[in-house]
Amino acid sequence: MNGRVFVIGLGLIGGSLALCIKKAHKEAAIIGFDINREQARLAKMLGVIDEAAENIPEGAKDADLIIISAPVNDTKSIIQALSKLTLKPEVIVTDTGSTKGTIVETADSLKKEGITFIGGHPMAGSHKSGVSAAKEILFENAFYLLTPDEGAAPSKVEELKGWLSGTNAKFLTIAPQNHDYLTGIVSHFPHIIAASIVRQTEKLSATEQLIPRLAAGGFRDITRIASSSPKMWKDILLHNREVLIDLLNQWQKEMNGVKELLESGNGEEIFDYFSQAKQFRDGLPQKEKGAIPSFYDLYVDVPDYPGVVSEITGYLAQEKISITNIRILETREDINGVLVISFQTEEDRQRAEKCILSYTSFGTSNGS
Ligand SMILES: NC(=O)c1ccc[n+]([C@@H]2O[C@H](COP(=O)([O-])OP(=O)(O)OC[C@H]3O[C@@H](n4cnc5c(N)ncnc54)[C@H](O)[C@@H]3O)[C@@H](O)[C@H]2O)c1
Ligand SMILES: O=C(O)C(=O)C[C@]1(C(=O)O)C=C[C@@H](O)C=C1
Repeated sequence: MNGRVFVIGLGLIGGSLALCIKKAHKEAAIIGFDINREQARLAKMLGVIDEAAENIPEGAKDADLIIISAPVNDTKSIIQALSKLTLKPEVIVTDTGSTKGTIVETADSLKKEGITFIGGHPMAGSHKSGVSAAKEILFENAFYLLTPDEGAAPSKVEELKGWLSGTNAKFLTIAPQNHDYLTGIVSHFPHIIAASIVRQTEKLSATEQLIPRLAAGGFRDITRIASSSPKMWKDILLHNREVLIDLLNQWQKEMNGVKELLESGNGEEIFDYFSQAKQFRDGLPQKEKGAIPSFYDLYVDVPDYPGVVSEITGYLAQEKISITNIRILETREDINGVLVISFQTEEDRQRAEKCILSYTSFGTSNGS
């Protein structure tokens, strides 16, 4: 497709969508705007956008597609600002916000001006923010939820899917209220729980300094998402308050049930509790990237000598294998170091494992 795409909010999601659109529609011009000028500068420097607009009116006036990818409360104000501008009559405005009820309601102001708004939400992401974390493969196989209102022309929905075809996501149309209920359960609520576990641990660490050092794989797995953007999550919680209050009430009952299991000391019931959870969790479609965000991590047990990290990255560089992240787990520092190296794809992870095993005698695993 050819035309001008204007991305407002050049962070993880806006940046990733811009990359997907450029990949699928080479002729299209991608214009970007971010309230944080540094993000816009970085987006241009990284080739995520073709041009940076000075402000929203400048980028919006000739756009054929406008994607708003800012935190959900900012999305609301951006929609209100857009509805006061003269836009191309055939433009499609969409967003990527994690909530839909309030946003779709706000977009009535665009509808009144005859402008098509189709709410959107790619169900894949990361705890990382900003354009430097953007990647073209982020949405592959993930669900991409769309919330067109009943009056939206089906041809416009198809046109939007065409623009977004480079995401390789699976589009699913859903009503805004249903969207907020479902994502409240599988996304918003788990973020509250992750943050609460971290906060409880932080409090307990005040009197037991070993706690942070002992927090190993299990703690890290269940709390990864607590490292997400506080601003983004503040907005999401405020937009989905009712659903989340209801889920918290249910959770309190659930936790009281667990407490009773412990008080009664009934091993069989405790076993059943974990067994049922395992069955449901194991049945989730894990292999589909996006259904559960995939991080292609390779764990390497390394002896503790200076230069070991550069030695390993040197071998990977020789084989032209790109890494996206590298960190040392401190938990086992007294024995061996554990180096966690992240890759863009499973194929890269496997190539890296083969490479390290061929050059060294270090142990490797996928961390599970
Ligand atoms: N992070 C995820 O996992 C994820 C996944 C799917 C959808 N979402 C949703 O997508 C949206 C973007 O999330 P993200 O992860 O890319 O966040 P991000 O923090 O990486 O990027 C958001 C960007 O929006 C910019 N911004 C804020 N207000 C703005 C304004 N008024 N005008 C222009 N730019 C503005 C910020 O400066 C920032 O660069 C959010 O609504 C979020 O709920 C996030
Ligand atoms: O992988 C993560 O870090 C995410 O939290 C991604 C996640 C999610 O909850 O699954 C977060 C918010 C979005 O609206 C969609 C996806």
